[in-house]
Amino acid sequence: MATYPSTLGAAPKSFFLSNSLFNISLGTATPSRISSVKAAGECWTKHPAWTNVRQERWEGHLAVEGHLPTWLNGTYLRNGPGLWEVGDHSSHHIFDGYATLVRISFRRGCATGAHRQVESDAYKAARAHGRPLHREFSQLCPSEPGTLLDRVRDVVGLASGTLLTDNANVSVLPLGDGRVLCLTEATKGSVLIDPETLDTIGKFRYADRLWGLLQSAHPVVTGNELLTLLPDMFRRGHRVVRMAAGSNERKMVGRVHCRGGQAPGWVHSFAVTEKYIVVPEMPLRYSLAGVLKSQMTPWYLFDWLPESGSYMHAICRFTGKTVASVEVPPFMALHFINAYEQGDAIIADCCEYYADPSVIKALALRRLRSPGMNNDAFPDVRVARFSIPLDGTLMGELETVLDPEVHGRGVEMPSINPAYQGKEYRYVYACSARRPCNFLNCLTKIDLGEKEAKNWHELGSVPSEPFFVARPGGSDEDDGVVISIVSTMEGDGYALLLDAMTFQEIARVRLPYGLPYGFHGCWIPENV
Ligand SMILES: CC(=O)/C=C/C=C(C)/C=C/C1=C(C)CCCC1(C)C
Ligand SMILES: CC(/C=C/C=O)=C\C=C\C=O
Ligand SMILES: [Fe+2]
Repeated sequence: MATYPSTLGAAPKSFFLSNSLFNISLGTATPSRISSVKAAGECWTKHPAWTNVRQERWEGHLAVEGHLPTWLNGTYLRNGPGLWEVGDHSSHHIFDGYATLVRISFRRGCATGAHRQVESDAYKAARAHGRPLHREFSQLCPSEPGTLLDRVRDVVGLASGTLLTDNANVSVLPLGDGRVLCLTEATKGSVLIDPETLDTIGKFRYADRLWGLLQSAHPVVTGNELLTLLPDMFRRGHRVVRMAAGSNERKMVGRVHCRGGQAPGWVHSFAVTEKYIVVPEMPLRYSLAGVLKSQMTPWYLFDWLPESGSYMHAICRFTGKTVASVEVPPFMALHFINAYEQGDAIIADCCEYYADPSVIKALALRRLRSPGMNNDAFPDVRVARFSIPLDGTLMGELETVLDPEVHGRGVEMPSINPAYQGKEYRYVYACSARRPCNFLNCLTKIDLGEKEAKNWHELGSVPSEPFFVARPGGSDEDDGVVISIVSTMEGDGYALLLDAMTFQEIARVRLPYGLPYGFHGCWIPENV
């Protein structure tokens, strides 16, 4: 890869990571093909999707292959982990990586782009000390093995939150008031960024007294407010809160009581309908010892307790009252797709792992970097539909929506047309699978009405969340494009644009090199 003289001011102290010099550069993206064909195993081991980002930051013009729609004017942002090795330290899990933001801006058929590390305290401390000093998803004990006093200090630091990470590597979202927030599941990991320069502006300070170490990293942002959940470790439930656009103050909507086990179920995401907030309670529950002390369970910070039951709760967005709390068949889901009201029930769709939490183990870096893709280690996952009765019935239902073979028994990182959030809808865009695979390697458009799917796949490529952007003024649900950032086995990277209706490729916007796998993106239309 060519590097360019920096025009962005003084470079930060350079340091070596994975044999690459971390520096800043500015330039024009050109493909960096590896000419010699390596053995497939070696390429998966070194795939950019789980290899450290090459540089601290880059920005420049991007070459376009194909044609960008002239109506596509705005900025696509994506957040996710991008740096797992610091000094001699290697992270264990994909969720541990320090946040890398990516920006692709579209204007009248042209594109520019950038990537940059989020300057969290955890990232800056790790850089300064050559090892992590904060506790990440799979890394509990920040001290080097030491005295009893060190250990006591760690336990106090974790319980009080001072040693918890603020590495905001899960999502990025516009608050609807010009501010853009990056999030992780620690409340202190709420970081404001500049969507153009990708500068870290600083911590987002909540101006309220809703104390709590944890939050959902997947708030639901509507036109005028943000809805989110704050897990309550001690009273076994979740506080449901809202924050109006333009405000820093969260206000209580209501409280959901979890019904099983000793601790609330892990909620990575939840769904809302027009009237209700739907809160899942799965048997993968927070481990009090895992979160608050230096102790790891076989499931990282969680316990898998199928005998503690699975439940779905719904509370009214306006009164805060729990309107349903029903037992459902056992389930394991990280991402809810959408929910809506239908007659006397709530329908809630999710990507469901057949009540098996092993996906979190499948995302350990050692597994992803293992040479064989042929052992098909990514667990089966389906589109599953909950029916939550609102008439007082005690049990809810869970069914598979369509034959999972049509999307390769893989469906994750879903997106929909945001105009259909909370409403009956037909199309889901998601990562899917061409088996055998150890990680999702396809994109899919699922038609929930016809129960069929269209897939996009290229051998050796890892595409991230396919994000739907609607054509302004379009009336069909699938009138728009889908944007996904793809990293290839050869080390290349590009933003792929698919026509959301036909799921055919319309353009590739070339990045200077393949980027690490990102989790969630957002769209900021121009002039808004
Ligand atoms: C990306 C994804 O699916 C989930 C990521 C979850 C993370 C990074 C969660 C991290 C944490 C907890 C679950 C509890 C303790 C705090 C913290 C390490 C942020
Ligand atoms: C489950 C997951 C990331 C969750 C983050 O929000 C990623 C799975 C990717 C599989 O290919
Ligand atoms: Fe997520």
